[in-house]
Amino acid sequence: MALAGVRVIELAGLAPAPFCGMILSDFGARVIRVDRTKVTMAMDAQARGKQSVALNLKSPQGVAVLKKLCLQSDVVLEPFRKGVMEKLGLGPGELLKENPRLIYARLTGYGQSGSYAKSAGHDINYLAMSGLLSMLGRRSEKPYAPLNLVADFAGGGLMCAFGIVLALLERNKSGQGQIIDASMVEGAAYVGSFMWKSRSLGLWNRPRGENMLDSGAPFYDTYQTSDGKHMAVGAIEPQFYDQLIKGLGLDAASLPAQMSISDFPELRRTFTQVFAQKTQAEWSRIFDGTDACVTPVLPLDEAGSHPHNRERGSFLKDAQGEVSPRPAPVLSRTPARPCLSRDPVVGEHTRSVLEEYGFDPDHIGQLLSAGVVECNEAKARL
Ligand SMILES: C[C@H](CCC[C@@H](C)[C@H]1CC[C@H]2[C@@H]3[C@H](O)C[C@@H]4C[C@H](O)CC[C@]4(C)[C@H]3C[C@H](O)[C@]12C)C(=O)SCCNC(=O)CCNC(=O)[C@H](O)C(C)(C)COP(=O)(O)OP(=O)(O)OC[C@H]1O[C@@H](n2cnc3c(N)ncnc32)[C@H](O)[C@@H]1OP(=O)(O)O
Repeated sequence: MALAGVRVIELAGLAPAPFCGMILSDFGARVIRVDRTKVTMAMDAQARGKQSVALNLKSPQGVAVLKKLCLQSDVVLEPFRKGVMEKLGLGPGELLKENPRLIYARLTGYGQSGSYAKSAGHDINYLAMSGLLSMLGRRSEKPYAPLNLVADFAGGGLMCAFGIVLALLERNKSGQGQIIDASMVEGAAYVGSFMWKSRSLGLWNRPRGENMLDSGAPFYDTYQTSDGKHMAVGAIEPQFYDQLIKGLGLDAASLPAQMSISDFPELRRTFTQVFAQKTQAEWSRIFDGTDACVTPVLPLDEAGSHPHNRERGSFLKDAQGEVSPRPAPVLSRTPARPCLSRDPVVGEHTRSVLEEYGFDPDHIGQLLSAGVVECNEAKARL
């Protein structure tokens, strides 16, 4: 796998850093998640392929353990508020001095500088600060966040993984590590570069929800079907729009022009009425195999069984029968080989990882009895 041999220490966080760690793990990195001690269960729903070490970083001995882990690793990924790692004595100054090849990835909302750097926040705040949230929402409605996809995952976890891979690539030339300041505000904004750079094309001149790609245009929207499901329509280009009209059984000559903005309400009413006359399956049969750019809106538990996704194996089932997306993209020679066994129990790998990193059994015993680490191999076997 592409990242085989790369060792990553991921400090347990909420959502973006776990996603970053899972991407690295899917593509072959060895990812050790450092959990807190005395927690009943992991909050990491993206733990595929990771190992867990339970370590109390509030104790100087715990800090020393983490330093030793980082000394023999390629990447450390930290998801805390600015200053938390420095307060623990684990800032980049300390860790890079000991291991100059270390890539120190800091995944935060607001970045390591600026007046908001130390403020708490979540996806919706970062998305708001990126400028993009102002564009998301339906006509005459308030802005709404599309789940926590854009800042946490696209602009956060994924962008940070990209930064780590870039730094690994660069290290091959320089032999040196570096610090990655991954701000979710900036990551989200960067993902949205098209929105800034396409303004001169007039794509976003109208209020929110009234532009071509924000559900303003009737040919770029969703429609309810007779069984209460939905179809997605993305028929932008005239040749594809013609096929939409044909599939809907409408007469193009009796309709307003596709791009006539003043006629959008009428066109939308027509499409709404027509889509409501057949079930989702019936519309899918009509549009499958055409270039009308019309597809069913699939719920998560149907996406994997759609013939196209099934043929490509786009979703996988793990040992517990849970279905989730397979890693993307697909590399021809070194594709990801995601781990299918169950997620780690907190502290399940503490002993084995510490032994591997050179801690002798007496030292591990002493750390255990001092409550600096927790070993939960037994719990994992239950
Ligand atoms: C929208 C998303 C967030 C969605 C998350 C939800 C999925 C989950 C949120 C609540 C969860 C539920 C809840 O916890 C209750 C149940 C618990 C149960 O176990 C599971 C079920 C639950 C129902 C559970 C279910 C779900 O998991 C939830 C619903 C986001 O936007 S995520 C993005 C957030 N932003 C960032 O990540 C940006 C960077 N980070 C930050 O800005 C801050 O970390 C943040 C997120 C604002 C949190 O601030 P906080 O004050 O809490 O932490 P920090 O200032 O960063 O400091 C961390 C302190 O922890 C110490 N520490 C860390 N590791 C260790 C260790 N191993 N040992 C000891 N101590 C440790 C560290 O030293 C810091 O201590 P100090 O404060 O003293 O400096």
